[in-house]
Amino acid sequence: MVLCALRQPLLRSSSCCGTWTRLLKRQTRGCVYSSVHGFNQEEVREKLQAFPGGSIDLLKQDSGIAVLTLNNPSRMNAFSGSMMVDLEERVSELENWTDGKGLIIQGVAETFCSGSDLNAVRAISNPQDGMKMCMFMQNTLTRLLRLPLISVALVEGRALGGGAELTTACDFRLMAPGSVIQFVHKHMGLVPGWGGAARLVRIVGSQNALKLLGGAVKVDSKLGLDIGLADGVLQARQEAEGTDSPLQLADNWLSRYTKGPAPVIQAVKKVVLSGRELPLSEALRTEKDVFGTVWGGPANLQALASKSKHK
Ligand SMILES: CC[C@H](C(=O)O)C(=O)SCCNC(=O)CCNC(=O)[C@H](O)C(C)(C)COP(=O)(O)OP(=O)(O)OC[C@H]1O[C@@H](n2cnc3c(N)ncnc32)[C@H](O)[C@@H]1OP(=O)(O)O
Repeated sequence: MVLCALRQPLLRSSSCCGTWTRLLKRQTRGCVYSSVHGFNQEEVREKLQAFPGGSIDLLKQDSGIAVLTLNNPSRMNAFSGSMMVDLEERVSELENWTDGKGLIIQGVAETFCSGSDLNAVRAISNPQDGMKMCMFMQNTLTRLLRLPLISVALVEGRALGGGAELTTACDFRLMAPGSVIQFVHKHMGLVPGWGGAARLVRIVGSQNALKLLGGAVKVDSKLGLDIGLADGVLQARQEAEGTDSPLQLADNWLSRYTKGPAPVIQAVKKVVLSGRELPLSEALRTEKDVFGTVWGGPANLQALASKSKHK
Protein backbone atom coordinates (compact mmCIF):
# COMPACT_ATOMS: atom_id res chain seq x y z
CA MET A 1 0.00 0.00 0.00
CA VAL A 2 1.22 3.50 -0.78
CA LEU A 3 1.11 5.81 2.19
CA CYS A 4 0.90 9.07 0.32
CA ALA A 5 1.24 11.52 3.18
CA LEU A 6 4.60 10.01 4.08
CA ARG A 7 5.82 10.12 0.53
CA GLN A 8 4.75 13.63 -0.27
CA PRO A 9 8.08 15.27 0.56
CA LEU A 10 9.68 13.12 -2.16
CA LEU A 11 7.12 14.29 -4.67
CA ARG A 12 7.51 17.87 -3.58
CA SER A 13 11.26 18.00 -3.74
CA SER A 14 11.58 16.25 -7.10
CA SER A 15 8.94 18.26 -8.93
CA CYS A 16 9.05 21.57 -10.68
CA CYS A 17 6.24 24.09 -11.12
CA GLY A 18 3.63 23.98 -13.81
CA THR A 19 0.26 22.58 -14.64
CA TRP A 20 1.48 19.07 -15.26
CA THR A 21 3.09 18.86 -11.84
CA ARG A 22 -0.01 20.20 -10.13
CA LEU A 23 -2.19 17.68 -11.97
CA LEU A 24 0.19 14.85 -11.18
CA LYS A 25 0.29 15.82 -7.52
CA ARG A 26 -3.47 16.08 -7.31
CA GLN A 27 -3.93 12.67 -8.94
CA THR A 28 -1.30 10.84 -6.93
CA ARG A 29 -1.90 12.52 -3.56
CA GLY A 30 -5.57 11.46 -3.74
CA CYS A 31 -4.25 8.08 -2.71
CA VAL A 32 -7.30 5.86 -3.14
CA TYR A 33 -8.60 6.70 -6.62
CA SER A 34 -6.84 8.14 -9.65
CA SER A 35 -7.26 8.00 -13.41
CA VAL A 36 -6.28 4.31 -13.19
CA HIS A 37 -9.67 3.77 -11.52
CA GLY A 38 -11.52 5.87 -14.10
CA PHE A 39 -11.60 8.80 -11.67
CA ASN A 40 -11.22 12.29 -13.07
CA GLN A 41 -10.85 14.74 -10.21
CA GLU A 42 -11.28 17.87 -12.34
CA GLU A 43 -14.50 16.58 -13.88
CA VAL A 44 -15.97 15.77 -10.45
CA ARG A 45 -14.92 19.14 -9.05
CA GLU A 46 -16.81 20.88 -11.84
CA LYS A 47 -19.92 18.80 -11.21
CA LEU A 48 -19.83 19.47 -7.48
CA GLN A 49 -19.41 23.22 -7.99
CA ALA A 50 -22.89 23.19 -9.57
CA PHE A 51 -24.29 22.74 -6.03
CA PRO A 52 -23.11 25.82 -4.17
CA GLY A 53 -23.71 26.96 -0.60
CA GLY A 54 -21.78 27.47 2.60
CA SER A 55 -18.01 27.26 2.95
CA ILE A 56 -15.18 25.45 4.69
CA ASP A 57 -12.97 27.97 6.45
CA LEU A 58 -9.41 27.40 7.56
CA LEU A 59 -7.56 29.31 10.27
CA LYS A 60 -3.91 28.43 10.78
CA GLN A 61 -2.85 29.59 14.25
CA ASP A 62 0.68 30.49 15.37
CA SER A 63 0.43 27.68 17.94
CA GLY A 64 0.59 25.16 15.08
CA ILE A 65 -3.04 24.16 15.63
CA ALA A 66 -5.38 24.92 12.72
CA VAL A 67 -9.14 25.21 12.92
CA LEU A 68 -11.27 23.98 10.04
CA THR A 69 -14.86 25.22 10.27
CA LEU A 70 -17.90 23.86 8.44
CA ASN A 71 -20.03 26.87 7.72
CA ASN A 72 -23.51 26.28 6.31
CA PRO A 73 -25.75 27.15 9.26
CA SER A 74 -29.07 27.35 7.38
CA ARG A 75 -28.65 23.64 6.55
CA MET A 76 -27.15 22.48 9.83
CA ASN A 77 -23.70 22.57 8.17
CA ALA A 78 -24.68 20.01 5.54
CA PHE A 79 -22.06 19.52 2.80
CA SER A 80 -23.02 21.32 -0.41
CA GLY A 81 -21.07 20.35 -3.53
CA SER A 82 -18.92 23.49 -3.33
CA MET A 83 -18.10 22.67 0.32
CA MET A 84 -16.77 19.27 -0.80
CA VAL A 85 -14.50 21.09 -3.24
CA ASP A 86 -13.57 23.62 -0.52
CA LEU A 87 -12.62 20.80 1.81
CA GLU A 88 -10.32 19.27 -0.80
CA GLU A 89 -8.62 22.64 -1.27
CA ARG A 90 -8.22 23.21 2.49
CA VAL A 91 -6.68 19.73 2.82
CA SER A 92 -4.18 20.64 0.08
CA GLU A 93 -3.30 23.79 2.06
CA LEU A 94 -2.77 21.74 5.20
CA GLU A 95 -0.60 19.23 3.33
CA ASN A 96 1.72 22.11 2.55
CA TRP A 97 1.75 23.61 6.08
CA THR A 98 5.25 22.85 7.27
CA ASP A 99 4.73 24.41 10.72
CA GLY A 100 1.49 22.54 11.45
CA LYS A 101 1.06 20.18 14.38
CA GLY A 102 -2.65 19.87 15.10
CA LEU A 103 -6.08 20.34 13.59
CA ILE A 104 -9.53 20.90 15.07
CA ILE A 105 -12.61 20.36 12.90
CA GLN A 106 -15.80 22.03 14.05
CA GLY A 107 -19.13 23.31 12.74
CA VAL A 108 -20.65 26.75 13.22
CA ALA A 109 -23.82 27.43 15.20
CA GLU A 110 -23.21 24.78 17.86
CA THR A 111 -23.73 21.83 15.56
CA PHE A 112 -21.22 19.70 13.68
CA CYS A 113 -22.63 18.55 10.32
CA SER A 114 -25.87 16.99 9.08
CA GLY A 115 -24.19 15.06 6.25
CA SER A 116 -24.55 15.66 2.54
CA ASP A 117 -26.82 18.47 1.45
CA LEU A 118 -29.99 16.56 0.60
CA ASN A 119 -30.78 18.99 -2.22
CA ALA A 120 -27.52 18.02 -3.95
CA VAL A 121 -28.05 14.35 -3.09
CA ARG A 122 -31.44 14.39 -4.80
CA ALA A 123 -29.95 15.96 -7.92
CA ILE A 124 -27.16 13.38 -8.23
CA SER A 125 -29.09 10.34 -7.06
CA ASN A 126 -28.06 8.28 -10.11
CA PRO A 127 -25.39 5.60 -9.48
CA GLN A 128 -22.73 7.13 -11.76
CA ASP A 129 -22.76 10.54 -10.07
CA GLY A 130 -23.01 8.91 -6.64
CA MET A 131 -19.86 6.89 -7.34
CA LYS A 132 -17.98 9.97 -8.46
CA MET A 133 -18.93 11.95 -5.36
CA CYS A 134 -18.07 8.95 -3.21
CA MET A 135 -14.58 8.60 -4.76
CA PHE A 136 -13.96 12.34 -4.43
CA MET A 137 -14.88 12.35 -0.74
CA GLN A 138 -12.97 9.14 0.00
CA ASN A 139 -9.87 10.67 -1.53
CA THR A 140 -10.27 13.90 0.43
CA LEU A 141 -11.04 12.26 3.77
CA THR A 142 -8.20 9.77 3.33
CA ARG A 143 -5.82 12.65 2.73
CA LEU A 144 -7.31 14.45 5.74
CA LEU A 145 -6.69 11.49 8.03
CA ARG A 146 -3.18 11.06 6.63
CA LEU A 147 -2.12 14.67 7.26
CA PRO A 148 0.97 14.79 9.47
CA LEU A 149 -1.15 16.67 12.04
CA ILE A 150 -2.89 15.32 15.13
CA SER A 151 -6.55 15.97 14.44
CA VAL A 152 -9.68 16.13 16.54
CA ALA A 153 -13.35 16.47 15.59
CA LEU A 154 -15.10 18.80 18.00
CA VAL A 155 -18.65 17.46 17.95
CA GLU A 156 -21.34 19.82 19.15
CA GLY A 157 -24.99 19.16 18.33
CA ARG A 158 -25.31 16.55 15.63
CA ALA A 159 -22.92 14.67 13.38
CA LEU A 160 -25.19 12.77 10.98
CA GLY A 161 -24.55 10.62 7.90
CA GLY A 162 -21.57 12.08 6.08
CA GLY A 163 -20.98 14.26 9.17
CA ALA A 164 -20.51 11.13 11.27
CA GLU A 165 -18.15 9.81 8.60
CA LEU A 166 -16.13 13.03 8.76
CA THR A 167 -15.54 12.55 12.49
CA THR A 168 -13.88 9.20 11.74
CA ALA A 169 -11.38 10.94 9.46
CA CYS A 170 -9.89 12.60 12.55
CA ASP A 171 -7.50 10.99 15.00
CA PHE A 172 -9.74 11.89 17.96
CA ARG A 173 -13.34 12.86 18.66
CA LEU A 174 -14.37 15.20 21.49
CA MET A 175 -18.08 15.33 22.25
CA ALA A 176 -19.89 18.28 23.82
CA PRO A 177 -22.69 17.56 26.31
CA GLY A 178 -25.88 16.69 24.44
CA SER A 179 -24.09 15.95 21.18
CA VAL A 180 -24.86 12.91 19.04
CA ILE A 181 -22.96 11.02 16.36
CA GLN A 182 -25.29 8.95 14.22
CA PHE A 183 -24.62 6.92 11.11
CA VAL A 184 -28.13 7.43 9.70
CA HIS A 185 -27.25 5.76 6.41
CA LYS A 186 -29.51 2.74 6.90
CA HIS A 187 -32.49 5.05 7.30
CA MET A 188 -31.55 6.60 3.95
CA GLY A 189 -31.33 3.18 2.27
CA LEU A 190 -27.55 3.52 2.15
CA VAL A 191 -24.28 2.52 3.72
CA PRO A 192 -21.38 4.91 4.36
CA GLY A 193 -19.49 5.72 1.18
CA TRP A 194 -16.94 8.30 2.33
CA GLY A 195 -14.77 5.62 3.94
CA GLY A 196 -16.68 5.95 7.23
CA ALA A 197 -17.41 2.24 7.62
CA ALA A 198 -13.82 1.14 7.06
CA ARG A 199 -12.55 3.72 9.52
CA LEU A 200 -15.29 3.03 12.07
CA VAL A 201 -14.35 -0.67 12.20
CA ARG A 202 -10.77 0.35 13.00
CA ILE A 203 -11.90 2.74 15.73
CA VAL A 204 -14.57 0.73 17.59
CA GLY A 205 -14.07 -2.81 16.25
CA SER A 206 -16.31 -4.73 13.87
CA GLN A 207 -18.90 -5.78 16.47
CA ASN A 208 -19.59 -2.23 17.60
CA ALA A 209 -19.44 -0.93 14.02
CA LEU A 210 -22.07 -3.46 12.99
CA LYS A 211 -24.32 -2.35 15.82
CA LEU A 212 -23.88 1.36 15.06
CA LEU A 213 -24.51 0.97 11.31
CA GLY A 214 -27.10 -1.82 11.53
CA GLY A 215 -29.11 0.01 14.19
CA ALA A 216 -28.38 3.58 13.03
CA VAL A 217 -27.70 4.06 16.74
CA LYS A 218 -27.62 7.54 18.24
CA VAL A 219 -24.23 7.68 19.96
CA ASP A 220 -24.28 10.14 22.84
CA SER A 221 -21.16 11.07 24.77
CA LYS A 222 -21.55 8.26 27.31
CA LEU A 223 -21.92 5.53 24.69
CA GLY A 224 -19.20 7.22 22.66
CA LEU A 225 -16.75 6.94 25.56
CA ASP A 226 -17.83 3.36 26.37
CA ILE A 227 -17.09 2.04 22.87
CA GLY A 228 -14.08 4.26 22.17
CA LEU A 229 -15.69 6.43 19.52
CA ALA A 230 -15.28 9.47 21.78
CA ASP A 231 -11.91 10.30 23.29
CA GLY A 232 -13.23 12.91 25.66
CA VAL A 233 -16.35 14.79 26.71
CA LEU A 234 -16.35 18.53 27.16
CA GLN A 235 -17.72 19.95 30.37
CA ALA A 236 -21.12 21.60 30.21
CA ARG A 237 -20.61 25.26 29.47
CA GLN A 238 -21.31 27.62 32.34
CA GLU A 239 -23.18 30.72 31.36
CA ALA A 240 -20.89 32.75 33.59
CA GLU A 241 -18.41 35.05 31.90
CA GLY A 242 -14.89 33.81 31.52
CA THR A 243 -15.72 30.17 30.90
CA ASP A 244 -13.92 28.61 28.00
CA SER A 245 -15.78 28.06 24.73
CA PRO A 246 -15.91 24.51 23.34
CA LEU A 247 -13.26 25.52 20.82
CA GLN A 248 -10.94 26.79 23.58
CA LEU A 249 -11.52 23.58 25.53
CA ALA A 250 -10.74 21.49 22.45
CA ASP A 251 -7.63 23.57 21.79
CA ASN A 252 -6.43 22.99 25.38
CA TRP A 253 -7.21 19.27 25.15
CA LEU A 254 -5.29 18.91 21.89
CA SER A 255 -2.33 21.04 22.93
CA ARG A 256 -1.09 18.39 25.37
CA TYR A 257 -0.37 16.23 22.29
CA THR A 258 0.98 19.00 20.08
CA LYS A 259 3.38 20.55 22.58
CA GLY A 260 6.89 20.44 21.08
CA PRO A 261 8.63 21.12 17.79
CA ALA A 262 6.61 20.55 14.60
CA PRO A 263 9.00 17.99 13.05
CA VAL A 264 8.72 15.80 16.17
CA ILE A 265 4.93 16.03 16.42
CA GLN A 266 4.61 15.32 12.71
CA ALA A 267 6.93 12.34 13.12
CA VAL A 268 4.73 11.01 15.96
CA LYS A 269 1.68 11.15 13.69
CA LYS A 270 3.56 9.51 10.82
CA VAL A 271 4.75 6.49 12.82
CA VAL A 272 1.27 5.94 14.30
CA LEU A 273 -0.30 6.32 10.87
CA SER A 274 2.05 3.80 9.30
CA GLY A 275 1.47 1.40 12.22
CA ARG A 276 -2.27 1.77 11.73
CA GLU A 277 -2.35 1.43 7.96
CA LEU A 278 0.58 -0.65 6.77
CA PRO A 279 1.51 -4.32 7.06
CA LEU A 280 4.06 -4.78 9.86
CA SER A 281 7.22 -5.06 7.71
CA GLU A 282 6.33 -1.95 5.75
CA ALA A 283 5.33 -0.09 8.93
CA LEU A 284 8.69 -0.97 10.48
CA ARG A 285 10.59 0.29 7.45
CA THR A 286 8.56 3.50 7.48
CA GLU A 287 9.22 3.91 11.20
CA LYS A 288 12.94 3.59 10.50
CA ASP A 289 12.71 6.26 7.80
CA VAL A 290 10.75 8.64 10.04
CA PHE A 291 13.15 7.96 12.92
CA GLY A 292 15.95 9.04 10.56
CA THR A 293 14.31 12.43 10.14
CA VAL A 294 14.41 13.24 13.86
CA TRP A 295 17.55 11.40 15.07
CA GLY A 296 20.30 13.96 15.46
CA GLY A 297 17.84 16.71 14.63
CA PRO A 298 17.68 20.02 16.53
CA ALA A 299 15.18 18.82 19.15
CA ASN A 300 17.10 15.61 19.73
CA LEU A 301 20.47 17.38 20.08
CA GLN A 302 18.98 19.98 22.41
CA ALA A 303 17.49 17.29 24.64
CA LEU A 304 20.83 15.46 24.75
CA ALA A 305 22.72 18.65 25.60
CA SER A 306 20.33 19.56 28.40
CA LYS A 307 20.70 16.08 29.97
CA SER A 308 16.93 16.04 30.39
CA LYS A 309 15.43 13.72 33.02
CA HIS A 310 11.94 12.26 32.80
CA LYS A 311 10.87 12.14 36.42
C1 LIG B 1 -26.60 9.09 4.42
C2 LIG B 1 -25.40 9.32 3.71
C3 LIG B 1 -25.26 10.59 2.98
C4 LIG B 1 -23.83 10.73 2.62
O1 LIG B 1 -22.96 10.08 3.22
O2 LIG B 1 -23.55 11.45 1.68
C5 LIG B 1 -25.75 11.73 3.81
O3 LIG B 1 -25.10 12.28 4.63
S1 LIG B 1 -27.34 12.17 3.46
C6 LIG B 1 -27.75 13.34 4.71
C7 LIG B 1 -28.04 12.69 6.01
N1 LIG B 1 -28.59 13.67 6.91
C8 LIG B 1 -29.88 13.83 7.02
O4 LIG B 1 -30.68 13.13 6.45
C9 LIG B 1 -30.31 14.97 7.91
C10 LIG B 1 -31.75 15.34 7.66
N2 LIG B 1 -32.15 16.41 8.57
C11 LIG B 1 -32.54 16.17 9.80
O5 LIG B 1 -32.65 15.06 10.26
C12 LIG B 1 -32.87 17.38 10.63
O6 LIG B 1 -32.94 18.52 9.79
C13 LIG B 1 -31.80 17.64 11.73
C14 LIG B 1 -31.89 16.54 12.77
C15 LIG B 1 -30.39 17.75 11.17
C16 LIG B 1 -32.12 19.00 12.41
O7 LIG B 1 -33.44 18.99 12.88
P1 LIG B 1 -34.05 20.32 13.51
O8 LIG B 1 -35.48 20.04 13.80
O9 LIG B 1 -33.19 20.81 14.62
O10 LIG B 1 -33.91 21.43 12.37
P2 LIG B 1 -34.59 21.43 10.91
O11 LIG B 1 -34.99 20.09 10.50
O12 LIG B 1 -35.61 22.48 10.89
O13 LIG B 1 -33.34 21.85 10.02
C17 LIG B 1 -32.95 23.18 9.86
C18 LIG B 1 -32.76 23.42 8.38
O14 LIG B 1 -31.63 22.65 7.98
C19 LIG B 1 -31.98 21.88 6.83
N3 LIG B 1 -31.17 20.68 6.78
C20 LIG B 1 -30.79 19.91 7.80
N4 LIG B 1 -30.03 18.91 7.37
C21 LIG B 1 -29.93 19.05 6.02
C22 LIG B 1 -29.26 18.31 5.01
N5 LIG B 1 -28.53 17.23 5.28
N6 LIG B 1 -29.35 18.76 3.76
C23 LIG B 1 -30.06 19.87 3.44
N7 LIG B 1 -30.72 20.61 4.37
C24 LIG B 1 -30.66 20.19 5.63
C25 LIG B 1 -33.45 21.59 7.03
O15 LIG B 1 -34.05 21.20 5.84
C26 LIG B 1 -33.95 22.93 7.56
O16 LIG B 1 -34.06 23.80 6.46
P3 LIG B 1 -35.43 24.64 6.24
O17 LIG B 1 -35.18 25.42 5.01
O18 LIG B 1 -35.55 25.50 7.48
O19 LIG B 1 -36.51 23.63 6.13
